[in-house]
Amino acid sequence: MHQLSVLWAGELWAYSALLFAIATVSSVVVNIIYNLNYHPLARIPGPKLAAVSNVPYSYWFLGGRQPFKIHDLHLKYGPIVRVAPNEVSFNTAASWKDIYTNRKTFIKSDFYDGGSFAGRGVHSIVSERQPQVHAEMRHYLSSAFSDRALNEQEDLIAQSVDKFVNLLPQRPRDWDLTKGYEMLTFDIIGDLAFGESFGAIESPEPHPWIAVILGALKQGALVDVLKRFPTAGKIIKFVLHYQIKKLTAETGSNEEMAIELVERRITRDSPRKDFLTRLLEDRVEKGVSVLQLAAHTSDFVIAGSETTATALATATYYLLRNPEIMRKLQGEVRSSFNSYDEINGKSTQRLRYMKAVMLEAMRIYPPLPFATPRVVPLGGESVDGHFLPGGTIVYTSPYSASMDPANFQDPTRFIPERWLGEKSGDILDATQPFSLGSRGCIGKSLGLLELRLIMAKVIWKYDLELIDRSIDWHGDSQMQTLWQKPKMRVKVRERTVDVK
Ligand code: HEM
Repeated sequence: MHQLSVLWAGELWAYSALLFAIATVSSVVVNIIYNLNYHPLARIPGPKLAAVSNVPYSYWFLGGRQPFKIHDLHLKYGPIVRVAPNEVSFNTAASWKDIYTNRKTFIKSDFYDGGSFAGRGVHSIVSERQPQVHAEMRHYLSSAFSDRALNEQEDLIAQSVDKFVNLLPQRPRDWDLTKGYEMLTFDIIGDLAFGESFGAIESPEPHPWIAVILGALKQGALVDVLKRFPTAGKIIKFVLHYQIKKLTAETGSNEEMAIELVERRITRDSPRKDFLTRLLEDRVEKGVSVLQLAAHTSDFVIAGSETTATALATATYYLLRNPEIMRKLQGEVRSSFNSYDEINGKSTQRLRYMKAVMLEAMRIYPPLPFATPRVVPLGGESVDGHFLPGGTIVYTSPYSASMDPANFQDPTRFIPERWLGEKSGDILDATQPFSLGSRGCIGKSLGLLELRLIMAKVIWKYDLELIDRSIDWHGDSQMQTLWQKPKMRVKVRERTVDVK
């Protein structure tokens, strides 16, 4: 009798396991058949595996080469590609307009929920997803980015730029200009956002906050992937418990530092003209807490330093690889001023070729390479003539839009002249480095001012030479939300020839 019941229990287990296996396999098979044939996105071209599973997308994202992979897919499948079961990538000028400036709002996806300060229940202008709340934030913060504010801030910016320019010839041979630009733009934004410099330009080592910021962005990529696999995500979170705790602690100390800096700036009655000069004027009246202000200023540092540095590094790399273009730019800069002191925000506005160089640098290597995800509104909407159901995650892939031969002739060649109307056949609107619409870059004018000032001052004073000519700017890059760019060592000499 006892033996019989053991046998019975054993069989029950075997039957249960079999049933469980059959149910799992059936649900996977049904899911695959549904995703490939009946899902509302089934007619959109793309790899079959990506249509049925988030594994390929996660692999591309964590692998660091996602923009290049998505671009390959666009070249193969065309301007619209299903890159994950519920996710569609576009690479056309029309898609920029439809997704980011549509009359019906495509809100930011939950990718943005994991931003810094989220653990404290506060969103910043970058991470706030609700249009109405965001619009109020943007309205309040816009006074810090107005033309008037920018004019006032220029002196502070120029101080950091001059320090950077004067130190350039003294840098050791192994010094990395890519990182150098990051230190400079980091100091500029730190100065404007918190009223005191991080001192990164003078420091021989990268400022620890930069490492934390980059770590947080990697964490963002990981969080995005974990969200795609809720069950496996829980197990991975458990296994990587210590690493995740360490990253969270670093982000937390970053947040503490931002709060402390904002508090210090509030108590100091400073004559310096920075972002907070305008924002503190009506902070109390508008009911903006210190925590909220710290969330904004901390995200200004993330959004405003690395992107601007990337544009500078890319422009420098391509100028050094293209001596003819460098000579043309030197000609423009060195014939436009009588002295270094004449170089300022206003006087650099007339440098047409410089502007074209910067636009071309941001086309060939968009400073924000991550395709910023939006949600198609309830009821569905059309993007570039394709109707998509509500809830679909959608974006324009910046790298692919910039590098598709359907948008730009000779897309891999650095040709500033395309921005001067000297090259027809390009669809210039297909590249949007600052994005568009109500969530487009609030710091665009500031970013452009920095690019003009820094480039003009460096080119006015020095001749640069690339030490390591084997760098492949795209091939040696990784992407973890922002670019991890190649190291760029340069020889810096006081300028020898005047090019008129
Ligand atoms: C070359 C330089 C820059 C580039 C290429 C750039 C690019 C961008 C892009 C593509 C976005 C949209 C992001 C999204 O949709 O998730 C954005 C947003 C933003 N940028 Fe920039 N940016 C630059 C410089 C700056 C600077 C100097 C600041 C100064 C603080 C700044 C602050 C911001 C902020 C706060 C947002 C969020 C705006 C909102 O959602 O209302 N950016 N930027």
